[in-house]
Amino acid sequence: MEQFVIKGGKPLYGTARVQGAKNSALPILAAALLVEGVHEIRDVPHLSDTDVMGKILKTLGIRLRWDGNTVRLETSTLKSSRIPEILMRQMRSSIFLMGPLLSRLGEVSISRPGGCAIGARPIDLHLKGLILLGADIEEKDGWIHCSARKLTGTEIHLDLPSVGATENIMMAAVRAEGETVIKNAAREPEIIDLQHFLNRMGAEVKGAGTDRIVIRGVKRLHPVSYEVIPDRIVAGTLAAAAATTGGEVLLTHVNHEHMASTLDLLRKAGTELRSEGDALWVRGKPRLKAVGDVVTKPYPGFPTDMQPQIMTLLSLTEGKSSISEEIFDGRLRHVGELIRMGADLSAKESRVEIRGVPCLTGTTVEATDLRAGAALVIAGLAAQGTTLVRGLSHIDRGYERLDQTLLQLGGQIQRYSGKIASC
Ligand SMILES: CC(=O)N[C@H]1[C@@H](OP(=O)(O)OP(=O)(O)OC[C@H]2O[C@@H](n3ccc(=O)[nH]c3=O)[C@H](O)[C@@H]2O)O[C@H](CO)[C@@H](O)[C@@H]1O
Ligand SMILES: C=C(OP(=O)(O)O)C(=O)O
Repeated sequence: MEQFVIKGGKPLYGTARVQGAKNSALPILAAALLVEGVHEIRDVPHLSDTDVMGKILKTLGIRLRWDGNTVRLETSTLKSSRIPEILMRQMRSSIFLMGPLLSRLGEVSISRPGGCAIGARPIDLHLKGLILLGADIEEKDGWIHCSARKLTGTEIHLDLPSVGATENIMMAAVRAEGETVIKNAAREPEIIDLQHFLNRMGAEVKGAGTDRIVIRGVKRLHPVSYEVIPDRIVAGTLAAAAATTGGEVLLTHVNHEHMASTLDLLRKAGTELRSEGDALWVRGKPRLKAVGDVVTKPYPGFPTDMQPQIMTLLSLTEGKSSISEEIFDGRLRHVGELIRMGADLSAKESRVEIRGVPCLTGTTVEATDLRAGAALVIAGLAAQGTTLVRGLSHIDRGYERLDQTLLQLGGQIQRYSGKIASC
């Protein structure tokens, strides 16, 4: 079992480049299946999730090769529409293969996707969208079989602005006959990135970034070379780490427009921020201040994927804040671990009251999901003494060599495999 050993109390200083966005790379790798030929997707982060996506694509017959952060895919060799259960279970994003496979082969068989334990994550909106486009869905023996002779454009209203359902429907609809309108669509930047990718392939998609996306079905698509956008959550995590430790870092390869709500919050807490081009300069303070109430919302609201990291930051501020998690019903498992480090938090249902304390103390903690892991790493960097963070498999789903990036910024963090005595 691997773990991070972090010696805390040292502010982060230096420069780091932010990786490409996991949440763009995953649907885009799946969308490449829509058409035969050789695609080149650039700035794909090396993560366990992108690795699993690569494995699934290979199992389906795709030839795929990594060259640094570029993935080259030859999709003409696609031969299967059945995603092995063992891979399906390894990440939530395996669901993105539904739309493209249905469009290309007229059928797809999946089991329910896995992913981090952050609450119930149904796929009803994905299925509803595909059914409205003309798919038949049968669920039997743990498998979901989805087939369609023909997909036909239609109007689809999402009860919730689900990011994944919006993307799956977009991918299924690009070659449907006629026009598809997605109403109450999610508006995240990664959806705009997917629209750009699809349109570069010859699709006719517009409206991404608003709650109404219109997809005019086209007959032909062609393979492309494409670079994914920077990861706004990784940028936010590093900015939060710099601010919480009272350090000063310059992040490059950042789209600060995608991070407005996170940057507003950091600023409100007293962090100094400056952005120029794709660079973001962040300077913390020995003690930041409380911010009042934070509520996670769909984009452009404050992102749930930054909630745990900001909880660590707020735990060390002067004064009281609160966080309400409104997207996922089980994304507060880091609360108990932060309390173990000395944070003064009380959780009731989806709301956490935070009374800032002057310091946290290192101990052994368990990352129970990806962003909870990031929050505990930040806590470890800021804490007095040594913190042991376990459960690195979650962190590796979304952060490319997080320990190396933090080392580069002067963080005292080491990855160990094997047994280490608890702190
Ligand atoms: C790979 C990727 O892009 N992952 C992101 C994506 O996940 P994901 O696409 O899974 O998140 P959704 O936007 O779909 O989920 C939002 C809410 O809708 C609910 N829901 C979703 C689908 C459905 O069919 N039925 C349903 O009820 C979910 O349980 C959740 O409560 O958006 C989340 C919300 O910003 C982020 O935390 C994830 O990092
Ligand atoms: C919840 C997340 O991702 P996923 O949807 O891939 O589980 C995340 O990135 O924080």
